[in-house]
Amino acid sequence: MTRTIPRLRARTLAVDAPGDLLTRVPDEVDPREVAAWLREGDGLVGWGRVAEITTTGPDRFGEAEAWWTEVRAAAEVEDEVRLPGTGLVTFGSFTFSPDSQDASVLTIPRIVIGRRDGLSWVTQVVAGDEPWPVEHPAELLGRTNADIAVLDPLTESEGSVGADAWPGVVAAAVRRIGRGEVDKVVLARDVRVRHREGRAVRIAPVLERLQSRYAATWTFAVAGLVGATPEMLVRLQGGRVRSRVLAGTIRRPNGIPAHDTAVPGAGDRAHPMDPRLRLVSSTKDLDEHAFAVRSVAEALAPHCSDLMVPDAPYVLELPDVYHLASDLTGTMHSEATSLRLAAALHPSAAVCGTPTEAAAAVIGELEGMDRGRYAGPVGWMDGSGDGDWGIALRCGELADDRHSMRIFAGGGIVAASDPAAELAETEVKLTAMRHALGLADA
Ligand SMILES: C=C(O[C@@H]1C=C(C(=O)O)C=C[C@H]1O)C(=O)O
Repeated sequence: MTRTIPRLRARTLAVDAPGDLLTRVPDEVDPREVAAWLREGDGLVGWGRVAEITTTGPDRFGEAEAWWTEVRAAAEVEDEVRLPGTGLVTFGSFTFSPDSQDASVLTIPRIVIGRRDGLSWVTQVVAGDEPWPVEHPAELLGRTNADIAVLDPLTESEGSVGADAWPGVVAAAVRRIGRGEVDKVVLARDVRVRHREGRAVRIAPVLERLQSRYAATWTFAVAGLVGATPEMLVRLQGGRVRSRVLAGTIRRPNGIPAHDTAVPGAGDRAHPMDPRLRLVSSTKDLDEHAFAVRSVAEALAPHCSDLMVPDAPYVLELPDVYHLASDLTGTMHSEATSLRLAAALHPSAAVCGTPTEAAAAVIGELEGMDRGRYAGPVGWMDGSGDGDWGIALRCGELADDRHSMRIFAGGGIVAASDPAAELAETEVKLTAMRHALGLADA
């Protein structure tokens, strides 16, 4: 297919501390045109859409990458800051399955405000001879969204497979594991949410709540997909590669004070009933984790020298759950962009299963829904190919109508999985979005 390649001009200027980036997003922008990638207040927030490509099918990553290669080659870029994320930047989100009815997308916002290591900037992007959206970036930073703390009135209803039916789906997966069809399969469910008055759901307030509660995650929005993921599929920056693999989950009970950072195994500070201790000594969770780490290590190995794979996971603490986590690092020796690496890593065993193809087939047969962009790579990339790609978890996808949304959660099923416990795990994982949307107190 031939695609027109826009001739873009991008200009990045340094600015003074811009405050909370999310409060700069005007309420009147189309919520599907808000883009964000934030961690502890740093990162990128953009809006408007100057260019975009949507792709589908098995070559959805390759087609998007080819488009970006041409767009960045044709672009005229002025960049006085020169950091990862300055100059021309694209945000992307890809479907989990090549068979999804939904489109994958790479989108380029007109305005991006960024902050990193104490430096801040504004990038404006226009097509052809269009004028710059603002004469001076200070015009953008003077505006504050007064309604950032006001949530839209939303209501929730059952998704494709109701909560009551979920244990039966999990039990069917356990039987298939017992028959030796797969070792592990990740199954997910959705819940529907909609605006009570049929109006568009505003994205910035949702991001604001996610960011303030889930500091250890990457808060994102790309073309209506919004969430806070704890899982980094791949980060490529200056030739260094990183990946954070999660698999193995236990509910975090109320009552363990946040300041208690006792690590299981760290002597007598860890109580024997501490769920973290149960997690690091659970063969079921350790097996599930090992599958996921192996799948990422195998996909990264061809691109990296000195790939470091930890021998044992640590416990990542989120407000609602603990996860087994492993951070892999390596040095790139191939020319691949961060998106190419994300495509090679997707789908990891953390969101699909093992063996990959058999697990994907079981998902297609048992899940009863199209995952859309849930559990697919989501992130951003700059003109050098550096970027961050997380796995779209703890998220919701805003429909084209802008007022309804599906929120998602899943979990890894292995031979020892208990169907009722798996339902409970999805409920705990849904807390992140329910809380951010004002549907749960948490
Ligand atoms: C599938 C999800 O999470 C994934 C599954 C996990 C598990 O089964 O323990 C843990 C983290 C994620 O890799 C989700 O949040 O929807």
